Amino acid sequence: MSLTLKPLENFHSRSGPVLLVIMDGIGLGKPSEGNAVYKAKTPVLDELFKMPLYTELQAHGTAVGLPSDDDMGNSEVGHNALGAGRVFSQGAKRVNEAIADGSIFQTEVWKSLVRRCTEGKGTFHFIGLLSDGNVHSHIDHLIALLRHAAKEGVKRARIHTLLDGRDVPEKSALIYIDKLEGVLKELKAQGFDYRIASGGGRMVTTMDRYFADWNIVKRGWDAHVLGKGRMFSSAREAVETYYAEDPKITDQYLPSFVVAENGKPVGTIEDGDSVVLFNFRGDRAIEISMAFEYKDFDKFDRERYPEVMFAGMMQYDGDLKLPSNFLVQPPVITRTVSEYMCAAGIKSFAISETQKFGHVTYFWNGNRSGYIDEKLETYIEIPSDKIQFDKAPAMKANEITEKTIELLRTGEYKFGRLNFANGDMVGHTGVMEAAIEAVETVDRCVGQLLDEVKKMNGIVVVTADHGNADEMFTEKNGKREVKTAHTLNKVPFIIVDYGYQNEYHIRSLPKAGLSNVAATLLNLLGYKKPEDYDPSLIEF
Ligand SMILES: O=C(O)[C@@H](CO)OP(=O)(O)O
Ligand SMILES: [Mn+2]
Ligand SMILES: [Mn+2]
Repeated sequence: MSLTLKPLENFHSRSGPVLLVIMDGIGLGKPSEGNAVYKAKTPVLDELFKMPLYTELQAHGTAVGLPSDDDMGNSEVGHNALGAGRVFSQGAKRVNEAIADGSIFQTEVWKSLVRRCTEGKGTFHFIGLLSDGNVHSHIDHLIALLRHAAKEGVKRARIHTLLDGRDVPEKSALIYIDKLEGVLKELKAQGFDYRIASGGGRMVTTMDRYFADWNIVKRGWDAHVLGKGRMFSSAREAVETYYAEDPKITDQYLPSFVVAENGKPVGTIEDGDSVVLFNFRGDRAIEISMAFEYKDFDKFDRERYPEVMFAGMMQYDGDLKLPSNFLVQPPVITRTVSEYMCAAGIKSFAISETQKFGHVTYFWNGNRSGYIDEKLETYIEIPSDKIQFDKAPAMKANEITEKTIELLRTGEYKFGRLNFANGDMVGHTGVMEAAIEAVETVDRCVGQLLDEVKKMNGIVVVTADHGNADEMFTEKNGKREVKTAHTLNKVPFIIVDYGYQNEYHIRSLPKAGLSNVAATLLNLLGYKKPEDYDPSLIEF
């Protein structure tokens, strides 16, 4: 299909730019004590929510390509839908299907991984996030792989469990560990030697993203591969000990651990082994994949680089082709809105801080990390602090705002997109006061951007990729339970058009969602939507 855009007949875009503001994790929850978006003082958003060009979008479940409407939204599926203008079946769903129909076990990659452990002497290792959050992984996928490996005669397997507490309740690790241990016990009774060998909280072990902090990956490498870390007799003992030593600690921050017997780690990764990273989502899987895949690697000292076959649940980066071996084909996201914009010669920028930088570039562009056209695009990353963000809820929102204003003032760009991380990253800490401050910061920054674009006679589009700060705790039988995860709530969508003369209005779509935004942006830039894009949110 061609990438040529047709101009809209009766609409001329404004003389100023179109700026898309993605307020990560700022959804529309019920007005309640646990809703930081509601509790925050947000004069700017309050005005926006009353504007005529306002609507609400689905940002979770089937509307963004997830298996069911019980699945909360997340940044990957949200930004994929925003940037591609269509909904693709996402990793969670594709892996379910590949396991259900058995096709995953027919792949050459799976067969080779198994062969090394049946015909060869290898151990089969599984690394990944141990929960049913369904954002990065699902424990049921791991269990299916383990059972199948056993069925195919793999005698020895080791599991390296990253503990969640971010997509699931904040201290729920033992539920998943016990569930997994139950399966391992069953397999043991059948003569299989399958054990948990190492692990750690996901925010401090292995799952860094966008090169924010390689120490996190090193900690994982040390525990999973080298067997270096604090030793315990079981994963359960590790978690219980860490809980007892610091009653405030939550799963995502639990230090790394190694399971050992007689002072010796039970499952280091050695020459001849097979390794599967069972996370399906890419951002937090890329760095550890690099450590396994790249012969030349200088991000930290690996000490030992075992000869293993490494495979991802999916290929995590379509530009880097990383990793080269994977079990399930990722969604093939083609003809993203940026490709159309580049083909039309539209100059654009994308900006965020490290924690969300890849969201507006890599996820937005269909999980490709490179530029589409470097001559037309500018990508700006403001370095994020390396701290827990409840300690600094403003994060880099002010710096992003300042830099965006500078980019706008050059007059060079017809389109810009940015992500404010605050509502999400602070929302994930579960700290209410901090989340309120986060939302208030975003509100102020949106206000500054509106003032600027107004002077330029442009258009600002404000939305979010999914909820988070809109539900900081739930109440059950009068008891508050902290909620660090994303929500199932809708997100706001507002067009602030400083040249508006009633040329268009919001179209009423029965199930408007994030995938309707790309066509809308193209309309606002003066173009018709590509035929197979989901409908625009406005009609003329
Ligand atoms: O931090 C992350 O990895 C996810 C939650 O698991 O959040 P987001 O989808 O907003 O990036
Ligand atoms: Mn997000
Ligand atoms: Mn998040």
